[in-house]
Amino acid sequence: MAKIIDGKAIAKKLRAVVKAQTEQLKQKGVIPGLVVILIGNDPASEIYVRNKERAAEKVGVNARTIKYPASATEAEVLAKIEALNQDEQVDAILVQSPMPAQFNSEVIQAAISPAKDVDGFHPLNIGKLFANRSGYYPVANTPRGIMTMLKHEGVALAGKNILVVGRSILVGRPMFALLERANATVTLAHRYTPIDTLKLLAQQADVVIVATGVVNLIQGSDLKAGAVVIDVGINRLADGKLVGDVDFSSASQVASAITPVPGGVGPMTIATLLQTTVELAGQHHDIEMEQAWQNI
Ligand SMILES: Nc1nc(=O)c2c([nH]1)NC[C@@H]1CN(c3ccc(C(=O)N[C@@H](CCC(=O)O)C(=O)O)cc3)C=[N+]21
Repeated sequence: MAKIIDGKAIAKKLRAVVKAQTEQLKQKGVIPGLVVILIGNDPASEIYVRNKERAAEKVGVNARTIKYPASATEAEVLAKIEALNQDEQVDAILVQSPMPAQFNSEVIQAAISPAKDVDGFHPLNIGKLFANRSGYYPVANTPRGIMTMLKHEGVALAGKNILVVGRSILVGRPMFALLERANATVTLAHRYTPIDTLKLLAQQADVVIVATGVVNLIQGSDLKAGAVVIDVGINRLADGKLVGDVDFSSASQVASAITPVPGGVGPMTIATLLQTTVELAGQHHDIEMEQAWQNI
């Protein structure tokens, strides 16, 4: 039976470190400011917004959400982003994905100042990540939170075979880059990976990270005994139950450790979002802070 990785508990520890950093900033008169823009209504985004507001309050980050109807125009959102780029109270800007069809997400992502790009989606920040550049720049919070979790759990990465399933800008791509940086051998599978190939790859993986939105994509019988399984999926079933992309009951019989849904990756994404917000505020005011994850 696998160890269940308690994302909620790790997120709580990370929030405590972020809170200490916020207090450090406050003593210098700086209150970290985060603005989330939500356009239309995506169920996963609504959960994110709700939980994020509660967590921000707990750690002393000034967070607000600006909501637009699904009928909003790209021009009005771009004008808002431009105003937020200029606003000195705002350290971090995030536009929730997915956006309604009339939006070009590339245009939106490039409009956010790279210095306020708390998702790490701006081409400049993505480029730095993939070029493995030194220095501080924001990196997507879900994969970064997963790295924190793996470190917290003492999962060795160097030289390991790691399978990432899903190639989104939100999770799969930056996850690939971070794991490669940690000296793992990383395979990125996606919707064009034949299912038989996917299963063969999973069988060889020491760590499997799944971020596809496909319920039960990975089963216990697909895994190598003792694998570590990170389930990034957030799927709402017809009965209202929240499940991931991994069949938890069979996978937990084979894996050595596994994240649950809910209570796994989700809370880490939120704590890491606050961590990045506080780091960006520190950058904007030239205040040095310790790396939060090193202390948990
Ligand atoms: N630009 C952008 N950045 C994102 O990071 C982003 C996004 N757009 N769009 C939506 C997805 C989804 N996402 C979630 C984060 C945490 C939970 C979360 O807190 N999950 C709890 C749910 C618990 C409950 O049921 O309330 C858990 O898994 O335990 C959910 C979803 C971030 N996303």
